[in-house]
Amino acid sequence: TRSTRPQRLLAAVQKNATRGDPRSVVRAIDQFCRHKEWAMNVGDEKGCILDSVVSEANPTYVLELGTYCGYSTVRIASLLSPNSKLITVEFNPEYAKIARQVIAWAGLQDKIHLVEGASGDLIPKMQEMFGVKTFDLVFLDHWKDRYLPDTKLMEKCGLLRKGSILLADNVICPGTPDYLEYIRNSPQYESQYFKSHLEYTKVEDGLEKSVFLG
Ligand SMILES: O=C(NCCCCCn1ccc2cnccc21)c1cc(-c2ccc(F)cc2)cc(O)c1O
Ligand SMILES: [Mg+2]
Repeated sequence: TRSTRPQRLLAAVQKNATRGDPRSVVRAIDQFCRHKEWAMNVGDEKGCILDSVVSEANPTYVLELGTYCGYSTVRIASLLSPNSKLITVEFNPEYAKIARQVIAWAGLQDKIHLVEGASGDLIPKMQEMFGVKTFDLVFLDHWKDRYLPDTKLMEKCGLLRKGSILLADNVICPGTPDYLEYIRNSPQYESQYFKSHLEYTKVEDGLEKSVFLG
């Protein structure tokens, strides 16, 4: 049967990237998505904004909601200090299977925990499963109608501390209106919008960075 797009993306990584070289993995995926087949990775333009937020935060514990093929997982993990950990949540087992191989090709499997399931079920279990107290950085890139409920859930579970950073992809396209409304009007967050474009296109999109004030 015909291969899937994530399988073709993985093949492009294995063909064009160097094992153990995360930047070459990122480059191979961007080349594939720009010249062969579009895919919903955060991409190179928004990826540079992601890199700067991660580098500035220098987080010890990172949570990513929405792994897909592992593009942003590899981008983030390649910037983390030696003893830091990235926990990434993926709902779709097929995507998770591909992401594990992309992560392994990049040589970053020791920094990354990929866990399969729904964010609503897993967020309340983060402390017991991973011994995490709070997350220093959360990258939201999963179902757009889950950004708001999951943010409230993380608050309720005590997973955010004063200074924790939420970085949300796709706040314009596909859009997360209820999340934006909440986070921009909440006295508990200081938010900043980074205008950019939908990955590999000229369509407007952006990242919303919000600092939890406690
Ligand atoms: O839908 C998007 N991402 C989410 C994919 C599914 C996530 C499922 N999932 C993963 C973890 C997890 C945990 N709990 C519950 C569910 C969970 C997305 C879409 C577009 C896009 C598509 C078409 C178009 F025309 C324009 C834009 C662009 C993006 O950058 C995106 O990120
Ligand atoms: Mg996205």
